Amino acid sequence: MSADRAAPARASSPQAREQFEQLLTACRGDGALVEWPHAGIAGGAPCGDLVRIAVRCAGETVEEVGFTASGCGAARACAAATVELAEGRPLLEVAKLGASDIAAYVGGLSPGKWHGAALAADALHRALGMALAAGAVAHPQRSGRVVVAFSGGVDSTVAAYLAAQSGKEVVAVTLELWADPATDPERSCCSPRAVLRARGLAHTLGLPHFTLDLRQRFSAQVVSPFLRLHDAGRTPNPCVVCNGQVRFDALIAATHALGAERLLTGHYARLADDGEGLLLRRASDPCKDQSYMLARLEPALLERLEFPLGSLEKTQVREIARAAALPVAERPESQDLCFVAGLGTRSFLRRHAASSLRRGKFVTRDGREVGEHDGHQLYTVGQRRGLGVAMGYPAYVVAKDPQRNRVVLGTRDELWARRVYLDRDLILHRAPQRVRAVQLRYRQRPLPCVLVEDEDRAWLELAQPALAPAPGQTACLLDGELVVGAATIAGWEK
Ligand SMILES: Nc1ncnc2c1ncn2[C@@H]1O[C@H](COP(=O)(O)OP(=O)(O)OP(=O)(O)O)[C@@H](O)[C@H]1O
Repeated sequence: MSADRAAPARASSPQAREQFEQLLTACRGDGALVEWPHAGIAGGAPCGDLVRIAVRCAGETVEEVGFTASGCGAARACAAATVELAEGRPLLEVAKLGASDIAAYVGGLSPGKWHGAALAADALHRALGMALAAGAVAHPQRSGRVVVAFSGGVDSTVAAYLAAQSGKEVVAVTLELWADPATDPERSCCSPRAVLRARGLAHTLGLPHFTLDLRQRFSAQVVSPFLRLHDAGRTPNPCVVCNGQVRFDALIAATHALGAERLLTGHYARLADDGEGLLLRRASDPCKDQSYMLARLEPALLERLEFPLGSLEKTQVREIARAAALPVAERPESQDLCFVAGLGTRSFLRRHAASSLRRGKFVTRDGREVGEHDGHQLYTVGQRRGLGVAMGYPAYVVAKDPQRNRVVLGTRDELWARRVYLDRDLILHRAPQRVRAVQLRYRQRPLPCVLVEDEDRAWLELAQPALAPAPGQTACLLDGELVVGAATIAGWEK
């Protein structure tokens, strides 16, 4: 199989033209499975060509494939070719098919017609992803088969490479979570463009690839709460929620359906058994540690997970990628939340929550008005930059009052917390006495603490003060390097 990104073949020979014409006239599968639910659609208004490919899977096989296609002849011929290439074949072989395979089958395509093959491949892969997500695929468990959560960045690519090098049979799965034209497609790991890039890369590496379209779930369970929590004056951690409630559930279900033993990701985290069972453990590289982002994973899931990069440093990961000539070796790090990539949180809120942003007052603790802002949602506790208010001293956001749309400014000294209150969403995987430290923000050093609970609430007594814990952020509860629980920060006092 060749990659989607290979140079377009040219239709030149008489044989190629004959193959193309035959596909156009014979068209096995044309109009078949019209009502079938696992149908992917690609193309549409912007290009005028529309390809719909439907699949009926049974067990490990793509039993039947149907299509409808409108627009240019190439789109139709490529859709028909997809039926010929996929029908009756093992699902994991079909998952390796790319546009170049389809283009080759029709006898080659000129660059202007390559589009038809790309649409057919995309529609096919959307259909396969739907069948997988709907539970229409069932492989018996195969020893040595693993699924890699494949964003197409350097980390997940190296995770896949290491697994393949150690003799594992690797299946790549990419999640499509968000489609907003304003998001930078180069920097987002989960946009439609990122999915195409990841699929092309997986095929280049010879891996079967599946796309799970979780856009609706992501919007309902991650983005909507993200906006609501900002309205409520909080600074949420959508990645923690996404990992805990969306990503890993879907990926583990796919792992099971594809007959894989384990799900591997490129997260920098480790697993450890403390005698009571598996827990997450911080990565050996403290600068890259991502256990905080995984703090809400159910311990029961951990048995099916592996983090091949947990004991490596990022520089080592890049070295491995370079030595293996992986085409992503120099790909830059993703910095932002995936759905605000290239926009930043403030612009994202301006774009998606404009109606709830209203002008309001900056005030001091004693209620003195010192300036105006564009909406309390755009500020976070501990923020210093971008306030646009001259106070005569370095001013920080020390609190927010969402009801009155006020942002309270003060000095850095006012931001030191000794007691951090937790929401009722506290989860503990071990006895409360095992909570010995807390990480209050991603990329922040853990601080020693004890967990205290009474009938009404729970809080952390910190052994040393923390600067600006933001309500809404996750408190990742630690015993040494082990994650023993998590909660959302409700508030704090000195
Ligand atoms: N859209 C996605 N589909 C599938 N898996 C994903 C996706 N986004 C992230 N992941 C998985 O989560 C891991 C950590 O994601 P994170 O957003 O931190 O990206 P990253 O550190 O830039 O990793 P990478 O270099 O692999 O993109 C990735 O290595 C990958 O295994």
